[in-house]
Amino acid sequence: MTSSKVTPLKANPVDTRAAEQAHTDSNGNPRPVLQVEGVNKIYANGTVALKGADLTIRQGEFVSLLGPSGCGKSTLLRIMAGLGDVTTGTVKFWEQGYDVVGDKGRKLAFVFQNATLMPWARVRKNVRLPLDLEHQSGAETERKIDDALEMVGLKGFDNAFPRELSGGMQMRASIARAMVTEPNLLLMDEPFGALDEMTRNKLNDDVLKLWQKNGWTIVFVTHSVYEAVYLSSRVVVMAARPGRIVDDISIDQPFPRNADFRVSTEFAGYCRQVSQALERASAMGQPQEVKA
Ligand SMILES: Nc1ncnc2c1ncn2[C@@H]1O[C@H](COP(=O)(O)OP(=O)(O)OP(=O)(O)O)[C@@H](O)[C@H]1O
Repeated sequence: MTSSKVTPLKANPVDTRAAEQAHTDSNGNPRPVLQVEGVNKIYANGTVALKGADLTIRQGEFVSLLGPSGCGKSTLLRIMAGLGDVTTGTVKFWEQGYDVVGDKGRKLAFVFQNATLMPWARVRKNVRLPLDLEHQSGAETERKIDDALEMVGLKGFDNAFPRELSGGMQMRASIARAMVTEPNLLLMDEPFGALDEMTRNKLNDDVLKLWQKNGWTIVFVTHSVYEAVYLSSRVVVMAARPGRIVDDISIDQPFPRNADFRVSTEFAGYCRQVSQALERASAMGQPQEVKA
């Protein structure tokens, strides 16, 4: 990825924390937000979910994790969120330990495969949940909720219950719930997998717009080659048994992307390249034949 495509976070020069988080390292590269170094994850039943995973995610990147079922995408994403322990290896957040997460400019949010909304609560109450957990209230809190609902296109649906929303709208509410925390890093675990293609394409466009507008860094798990290529500045391909990273492909095309990109020869070329990488990765994960 070229640095020209990265939307750096805006720092206030008098804020020393922000200055310390400044956008580029001494080589002019956007600074790492996440560094996964030599991570192995073995579950209690002996499954080697990750073997020797090394991955650096830099500020402003949109990185997709793609790979066959069981290759460890969700395990890696959960470890990146601090939701799962590593067996060995290290994970750095903003070049430091997990304890910096939550500081100014270092907030992360997780969007799950399902919208995971509280069915008995109205949309506004669902979106408010993370702020309630932080005991936030008042006009500023209401403004954050209004902004998030507006940004995901759910203005006017405050009082609806989740069951009254389509699947796409439920995912929008889930994204709004992540947004009210004003994250810098968004981890998304196959959020649109259950949606029809039209809704998925629309949400892809909306997430890309929000990513650019807010200067987020996004790590996005998907099974779809097309979705990965459309959205990402980089596609990381994984193989199974054991789960590992086997390819890292830059999608060297400008943002914003739109319907024209979906039908371009460049898009088709990247889809072919990523599909071939996925085929190789899938072949690596096949159980070995037992020789007589
Ligand atoms: N809690 C667990 N205990 C034991 N094994 C687990 C656990 N969670 C995941 N696994 C195993 O670890 C491997 C990686 O799982 P993971 O869910 O990370 O893969 P994935 O690439 O996200 O799969 P999918 O695309 O199907 O969601 C799989 O073999 C899975 O069965």
